[in-house]
Amino acid sequence: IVGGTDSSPGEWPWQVSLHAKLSRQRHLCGGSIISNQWILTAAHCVTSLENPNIWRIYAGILRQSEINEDTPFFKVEEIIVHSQYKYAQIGYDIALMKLAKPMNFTDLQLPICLPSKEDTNIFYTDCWVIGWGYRKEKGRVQDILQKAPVPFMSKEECQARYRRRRIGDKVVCAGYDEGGKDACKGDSGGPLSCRHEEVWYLVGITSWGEGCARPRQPGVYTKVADYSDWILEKTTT
Ligand SMILES: COC(=O)c1cc(NC(=O)c2cccc(O)c2C)c2cc(C(=N)N)ccc2c1
Repeated sequence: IVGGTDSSPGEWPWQVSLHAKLSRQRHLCGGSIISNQWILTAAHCVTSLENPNIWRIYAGILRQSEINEDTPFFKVEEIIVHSQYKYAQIGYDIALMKLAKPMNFTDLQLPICLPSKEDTNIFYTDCWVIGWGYRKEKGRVQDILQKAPVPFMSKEECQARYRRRRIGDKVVCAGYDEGGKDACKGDSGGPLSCRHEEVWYLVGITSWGEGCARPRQPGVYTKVADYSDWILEKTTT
């Protein structure tokens, strides 16, 4: 997160850290708890790493430094990548990870609500992007979970900012014309959480952006409300 501040313990209990253990283990992406057995993340986080056994999911943590060989994690039983995903800029940047065992909810690990597909035209006014990702383009993974408020942007305005690209229809954009606050590499897969009438909704999944926090280059997020049917189909055994 560029331009963010430290989160407090339990502030974002649906945020998880996805670690892959190749030669060594490291944080690769964020994700969101949407039920006791399912994590929603970005397809670009898991493509070319689709072997469930290399993944370790950490929930209920604030700092990456809390993680060591004794820290409990959730194993992944199944990874489901959207069949139409090619690469983030095109869209369909969404994937599900099924936990090998259902998690117990605690104050530090709880699900976030999914927007319903009728909610595709709510203009959210209280949205935050969170993650342990870079604080600048040539950055590195951060220790304390960062948060930044980002204003929702209309699709028309977003398309006007990304002239050379066609902004897909199943995305939302958020960011400041002057730049300065945004998600970045390592935040991918994490939630764009918006509070609406006292309830937090998973409105977006951090997907891509030209650089990070650049003026007039907003963050692009997979629009979760447009994937309600897909999520339901894949998570209903
Ligand atoms: C795997 O995720 C990404 O690559 C990756 C690359 C990005 N954009 C980049 O252009 C970038 C940023 C940092 C380093 C870097 O090499 C690049 C290409 C991203 C930009 C945003 C955002 N601005 N909301 C969010 C996630 C990103 C994930």
